[in-house]
Amino acid sequence: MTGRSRIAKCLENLRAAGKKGLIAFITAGDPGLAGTVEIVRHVAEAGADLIELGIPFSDPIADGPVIQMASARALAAGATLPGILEAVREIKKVCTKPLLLMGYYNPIYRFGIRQFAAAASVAGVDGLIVPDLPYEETRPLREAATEKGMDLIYLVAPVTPDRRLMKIAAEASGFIYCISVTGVTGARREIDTDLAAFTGRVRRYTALPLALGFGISGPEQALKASAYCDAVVVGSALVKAVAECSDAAAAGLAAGQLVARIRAALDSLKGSF
Ligand SMILES: O=P(O)(O)OC[C@@H](O)[C@@H](O)c1c[nH]c2ccccc12
Repeated sequence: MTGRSRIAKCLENLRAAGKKGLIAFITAGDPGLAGTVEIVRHVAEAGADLIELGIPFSDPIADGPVIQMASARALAAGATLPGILEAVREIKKVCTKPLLLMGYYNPIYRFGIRQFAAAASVAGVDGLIVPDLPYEETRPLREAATEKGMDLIYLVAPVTPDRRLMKIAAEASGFIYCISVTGVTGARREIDTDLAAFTGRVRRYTALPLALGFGISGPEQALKASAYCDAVVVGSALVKAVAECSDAAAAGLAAGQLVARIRAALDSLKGSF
């Protein structure tokens, strides 16, 4: 990659402004791909700094029931990888925020790694998260992504040993995604991981921004988590808000409202760290 990625620049600008980032996850294709474009527009306008779009998959092993069900609905509604890339193009017309695609490896591998990286970057994707791709297997995709100016975002968990953290940190770009709990995506009443110790351990190996995600569902949890990271990720709570609405217009408003509440909580900290 020549120079810093759009994702890195976005997070650096936030840091310089004394602000915490908000990454909003939405499952692509639920309810329908046109609906996704509408929802992402609202979420971006409401104050999300980065958009993470999930590619629905039949075996979403890292996902809890809310995103599993959204994936199943999206597949039933006909979402495909080419269709999602088309939706990304549409999103890019109405939203200037950096965009990440989260997807399991199988559909990407079948599409062809180089073909996928090329098609994703042409569509306007800035980074990829592939949760079932172990670090040892990331090289072909990382190289293909990097060549196209995209970051491959690595995930680390509280149980990731130091020697593995060190290797991951050496390859990572954009930011490192710190999984706040050992388990799947989804709302939790409490995050009982020692986040200070966990993120402190990750920071020993990297100067990249850290994002914390899994289990953050509202303003209070986001505010608490933000003390230990540069950006928080909110997924299942938004996907649930979308699922509870009867159409995409209502879903856009509901998701936007939740993002606005979380944004306000994060901004209440501005400059105080
Ligand atoms: O849903 P949560 O608990 O808010 O967690 C974020 C998450 O949804 C999003 O980043 C994500 C959705 N599916 C994933 C799979 C792996 C890693 C991350 C993800």
